[in-house]
Amino acid sequence: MDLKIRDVRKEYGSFPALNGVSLDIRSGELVALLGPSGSGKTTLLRAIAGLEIPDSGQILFGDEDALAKPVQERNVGFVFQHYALFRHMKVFDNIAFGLRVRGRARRPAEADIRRKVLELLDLVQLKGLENRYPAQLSGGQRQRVALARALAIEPQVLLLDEPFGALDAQVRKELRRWLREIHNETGHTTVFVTHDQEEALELADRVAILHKGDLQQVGTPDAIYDEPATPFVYAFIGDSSSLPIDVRSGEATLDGRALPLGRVDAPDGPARLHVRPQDVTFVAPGEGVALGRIAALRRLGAFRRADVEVGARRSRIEVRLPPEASFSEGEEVGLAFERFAVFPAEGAPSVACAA
Ligand SMILES: Nc1ncnc2c1ncn2[C@@H]1O[C@H](COP(=O)(O)OP(=O)(O)OP(=O)(O)O)[C@@H](O)[C@H]1O
Repeated sequence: MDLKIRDVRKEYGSFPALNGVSLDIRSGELVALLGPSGSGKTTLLRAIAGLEIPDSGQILFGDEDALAKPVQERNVGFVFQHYALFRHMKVFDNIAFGLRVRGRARRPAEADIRRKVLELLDLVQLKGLENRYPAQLSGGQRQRVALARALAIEPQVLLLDEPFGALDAQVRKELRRWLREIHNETGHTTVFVTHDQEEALELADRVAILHKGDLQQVGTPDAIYDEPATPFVYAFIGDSSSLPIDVRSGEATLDGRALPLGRVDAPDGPARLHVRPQDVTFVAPGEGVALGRIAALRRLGAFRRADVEVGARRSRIEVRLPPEASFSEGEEVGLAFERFAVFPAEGAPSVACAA
């Protein structure tokens, strides 16, 4: 089931939680909505589910106007972070619930419900636990039951709101791999909310990044990481540093001195150059793009991290070095950038460039 979200707006009082968000999700795709707290992820998910009515815009399931349908008719499966299973019901009955409460015309026979529930228990790897109560399960097992319950109704769309948010890091990692496998097997169109970028990049076919109610970028994990479209995405995904520069007629300057970056396709005025630690290399002082001084050097497991001060404002550029690199604090170095991006200091993005 294709999902089309067109210019969806939602305000709470005069606070814009969604600022005209448009997003097309293809049938069978797993899309992560990623953003910091308060960016509008849950509001968008709830609007898709029908739990929130947008002020304007369209949501289409296939070619059907989902906004014209109440929640019960949208046929979505929903899993929340704290999905309270029915505590007085055994696992089996929890999973069967959505099928049993259907109107008589659409309710499967009890034998078919049983077959379906056992099949799902197998899928979520909880075979044999059907007679337990939720209190007799671990947090991870409970979320698996919640997922089985959401899948039981054969939803057109599966919506997951931080489903593993309350679990510890190790269980969380295992469950997200498992969820990806289940998705490959079942192929449901799935929208997944998370504020954990590692989770989004590992799980999703495409990642949609929200910030203050705006959709900043939608793309594959590779595109999001390698070609961030806005300064926010650059800073939010992965590690990066930025350097305040000026641009005049396509030429970048730092403290009034030209930077040998080639032509920078950014408007005249103050700008920022963004670069990732692994895209910076040390060259001899006087060579490369800029001169810096190593302010701090730390060993971080598999690599060494150097913080290099650059320019009159002593902006810090983070650099990743192999552990055997022999530099010392206080040393002067030249910096070369393999890949970087320049955005105007305020407002809209201009262009990403690669050296
Ligand atoms: N019912 C509501 N009434 C008023 N403001 C709300 C309501 N629901 C959400 N908001 C506000 O809308 C903005 C977006 O909230 P939303 O829950 O969608 O963000 P989120 O990205 O899911 O955040 P989190 O990761 O913290 O769950 C927030 O600033 C929030 O305070």
